[in-house]
Amino acid sequence: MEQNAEKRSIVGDDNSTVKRQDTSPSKGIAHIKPEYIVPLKQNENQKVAIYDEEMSSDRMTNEFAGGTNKKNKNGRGKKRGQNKNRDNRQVKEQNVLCPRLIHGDISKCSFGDNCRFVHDINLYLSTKKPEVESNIFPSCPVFNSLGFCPMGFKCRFLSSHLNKEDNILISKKEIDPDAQTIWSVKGEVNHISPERKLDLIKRRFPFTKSNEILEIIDSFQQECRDSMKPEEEVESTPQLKKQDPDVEQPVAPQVEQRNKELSQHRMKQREVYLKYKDTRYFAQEKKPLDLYHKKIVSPLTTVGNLPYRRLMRKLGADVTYSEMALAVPLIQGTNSEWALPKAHTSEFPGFGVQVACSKAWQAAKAAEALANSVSEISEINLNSGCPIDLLYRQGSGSALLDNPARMIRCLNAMNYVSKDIPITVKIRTSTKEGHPIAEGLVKRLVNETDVAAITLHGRSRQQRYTKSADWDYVSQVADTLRSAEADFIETEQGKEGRDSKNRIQFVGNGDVNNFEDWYRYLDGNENIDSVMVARGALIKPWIFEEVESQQYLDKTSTERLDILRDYAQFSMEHWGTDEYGISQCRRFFCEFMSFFHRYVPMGICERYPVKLNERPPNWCGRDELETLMGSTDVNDWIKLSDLFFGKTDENFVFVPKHKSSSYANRDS
Ligand SMILES: Cc1cc2nc3c(=O)[nH]c(=O)nc-3n(C[C@H](O)[C@H](O)[C@H](O)COP(=O)(O)O)c2cc1C
Repeated sequence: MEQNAEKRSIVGDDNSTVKRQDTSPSKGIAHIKPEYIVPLKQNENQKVAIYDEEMSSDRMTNEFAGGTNKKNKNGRGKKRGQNKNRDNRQVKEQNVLCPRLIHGDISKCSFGDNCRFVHDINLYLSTKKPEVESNIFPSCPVFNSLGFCPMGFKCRFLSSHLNKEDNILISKKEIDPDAQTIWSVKGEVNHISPERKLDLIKRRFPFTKSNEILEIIDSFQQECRDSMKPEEEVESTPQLKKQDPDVEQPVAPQVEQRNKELSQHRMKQREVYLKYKDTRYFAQEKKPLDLYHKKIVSPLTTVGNLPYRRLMRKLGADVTYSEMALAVPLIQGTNSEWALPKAHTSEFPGFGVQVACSKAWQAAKAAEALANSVSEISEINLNSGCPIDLLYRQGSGSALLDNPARMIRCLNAMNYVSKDIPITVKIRTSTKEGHPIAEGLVKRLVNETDVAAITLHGRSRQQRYTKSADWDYVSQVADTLRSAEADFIETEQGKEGRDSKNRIQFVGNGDVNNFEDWYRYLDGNENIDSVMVARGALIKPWIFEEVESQQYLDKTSTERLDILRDYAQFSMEHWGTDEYGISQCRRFFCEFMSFFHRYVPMGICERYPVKLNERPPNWCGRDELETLMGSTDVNDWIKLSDLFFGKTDENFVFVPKHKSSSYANRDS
């Protein structure tokens, strides 16, 4: 009946055709004050939400899968995955200014007439896109905050730092704009040096520690395999076995030699096996990791970029994580992957780099490359929870939950090579719904690894976001961890390696969307050191302010616009204000909006808080801006982006990277 009513159209007061919607108070529906409920126009969709981390990243399809995109008849790559309609073409200028001339010094280009780029500044300026007309930033925001603009002539706010009479750039600071360290002026850390990156690309990076630990792990595994084989099988050659067993055979010299070699090999293996056991305790020499009651933002692919994390730091976060970086492209020195460990100075200490891998060699090499190339990392986190099919099929992410022995090898290998950087892990309850394995897994992690922290997302891989996180189970796992730890400390190994002050940090995750959730889960069990916030911090970035003040804060539309303004400012400082930078800023702004718009303002609600899986009826805000910021229409997000980055090109298309699944999936 209800469904029919929703489908039928009725005529509204203004004679427009409107759809009837269900606004009766019921479970799964956000309760909005009647004066803010507006009828849906025809063809307009009800606000749809519930996002999940499932997405198809082009980076993953191309690099992690080893470029498996099939080619079609025309030789063009057939795009796979959810985002195949995305237009990822880079913005190209009609005349490209020589990179050496961005700051105007013509003497810097050594290619002379052979240079394929434009050297005539006036020609370049005559075809350059017009200045950005931003309502919020009337002049170059980067120049205003840094005292110079790294984009020079290419800046789309050029007039604010150009002396028009003689075409000379203005700078308030004495900075060599071509210096490698320009990023440090921008307040960014963890840039790998070009030499190091080249070493990775050319495969001459010295993975000394990785090779050591991988050899040890190999021998250890061999030892385990051998100990399961019958002696005879190992020590006799296949030819001898074929002969009649009743006839005594003379021991051939080759066999004697082979047995001798085998026993020497065995002895060596035993040595390395003992060495492997020893590697565990290097963790005691690591930097201490303190997550106790810290305000933590989850690793968030795409949306958890540097400008967003900088914003969250400003808004009270203590700990932030990089987006998930894939081990293989890190080892290969891929630019896009090495962009991920970059951080803002405000993030350190308390910045973790997350890595996804499927095998110990990937884990070891990626961790060694990180530990030797970038310095401001508080922890390296192994992703063992990512549900994306592509990664799962390759044995990465949550696939490691199905293979704990492999996860342990990865963690121990990382621990051995990461110098003083502690190793941590993020897991889910299990891969299959209804078969939780985290409890058994943490026991093994206590006994067989030296991880400094474990984060548990209280959902299974199969479950994705369809049901609430199971906090009873998270709490149970925290208790199990503590008792396993207490038992371990009593053992011979434990006494040597760990003490009660140095406990493994345990962080719970899932559905922490407001300050009440935060305190409920944190105060509910003293074995939980902290909780991690993901979607809650995207939809309501001021969540930690609420945690601090222990009350809900009804932010006005202008206050929320200020948050977006900060984000836009940080984006332009990070990606730049040239044509390409602005398009990146706009794209990531829209990605952010795909979560930010889901905030239902407190002042229009009849009942608060609104749960993440509660569908609001179509609502309007207390002012026009609030309505605009709550719009589910991608075009409205673009309209908002225009306020900061000027009018967009008409052909700009935006498809959010993260899948939005319907309310039909929610747990009712
Ligand atoms: C857009 C998005 C991107 C995510 N990316 C990652 C990631 O890169 N690594 C990771 O471990 N988890 C990732 N997650 C999962 C979150 O870190 C978190 O575990 C999950 O969303 C549950 O927390 P929540 O209920 O507070 O959202 C992502 C989640 C979302 C919504």
